[in-house]
Amino acid sequence: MSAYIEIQKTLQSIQALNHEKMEEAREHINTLTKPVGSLGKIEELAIQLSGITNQVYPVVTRPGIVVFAADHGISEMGVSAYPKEVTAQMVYNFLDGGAAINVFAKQINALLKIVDIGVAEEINHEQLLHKKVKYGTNNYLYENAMTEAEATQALLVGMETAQQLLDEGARCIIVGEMGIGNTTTASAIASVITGCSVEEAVGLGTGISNENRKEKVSIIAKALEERKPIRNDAIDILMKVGGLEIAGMTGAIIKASEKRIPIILDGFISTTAALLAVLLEEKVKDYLIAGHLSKEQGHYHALTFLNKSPLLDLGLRLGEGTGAALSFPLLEAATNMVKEMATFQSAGIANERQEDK
Ligand SMILES: O=C(O)c1ccc[n+]([C@@H]2O[C@H](COP(=O)([O-])O)[C@@H](O)[C@H]2O)c1
Ligand SMILES: Cc1cc2nc[nH]c2cc1C
Repeated sequence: MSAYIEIQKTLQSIQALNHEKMEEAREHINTLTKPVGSLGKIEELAIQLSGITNQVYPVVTRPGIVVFAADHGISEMGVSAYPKEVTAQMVYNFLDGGAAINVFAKQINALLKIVDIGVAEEINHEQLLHKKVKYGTNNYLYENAMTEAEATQALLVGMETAQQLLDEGARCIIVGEMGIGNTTTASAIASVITGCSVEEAVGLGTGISNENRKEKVSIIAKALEERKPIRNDAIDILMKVGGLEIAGMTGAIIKASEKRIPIILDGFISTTAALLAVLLEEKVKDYLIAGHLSKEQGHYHALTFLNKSPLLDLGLRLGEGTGAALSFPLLEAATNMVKEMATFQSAGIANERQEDK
């Protein structure tokens, strides 16, 4: 089957949330020993998880984390505080267990996969998933980032990796990334899809100066003028100004949606992958959970476009899936609430409000 047809088949299989199960879950939650609605967003989360998984008592363990790594041709324009070699160096760090995501993954007993989907150099390591589509994207200031075939191949790699995590028992997917220069790419994508200005979409990434940020804004504005990506065409956007790790995350998101598995978004870059996934199929939106709000200012615009409110706001701007991993215990708490709390009846507590008497 061609990559394109396989992607279309997956998109067509994505279903709406199960509203009956959501209603059942809501009714059950209202019988638990607490004032109605008093666990706020945790209750909403539990209801969403019921709609996603078709279960009144949803299961989200184990979590599966996938970190897609890739390089960006645009990084040669000096848009990052770090050199592009750091992408490959950090991949070795992930594989050796020394990165923040390794620490947080261990804490939540997650399955963790590191995927080379487009790093500019060869990486040799037993634990690495070798799925390189291309040795980094082209510099989209001068030419398209990738071909249409490369964009669809990267989506397929993402779908396959998510499926692998599900086969190994993951019941929740966390999408993470590593790629020097990728906040520039994410800003271009966010601006095209949400319609926010480039100025609003651009932040300091790994920590550039305010002066370099202005340069970053003008490079993106020029690139968008040159490439003219089509606003509602995800493949066109990926091909013209996209990134391979972003396409990988988009693929993982659509596969998890098809399989009725909740997806926790991480920071700005993973949320732009979600924007692309929602362009491909609007129903994907219902399967997404915003783990946290990144410091990168475009993230706010991307989340607003998706109508998602983040679980955490910790001033993070690391990526790798770290913010999503930190928020996972809240999903677990929501499922445990439904499963383990006593009801008014079972605890013999009067379930009658004074006001209603
Ligand atoms: O997740 C975020 O919101 C986030 C915000 C700023 C930076 N990052 C990470 O930093 C890298 C991109 O930053 P930059 O400055 O090279 O574009 C990339 O590896 C991302 O994982 C991630
Ligand atoms: C050291 C380092 C670690 C990262 N992890 C994700 N993006 C990163 C960027 C840098 C520079």
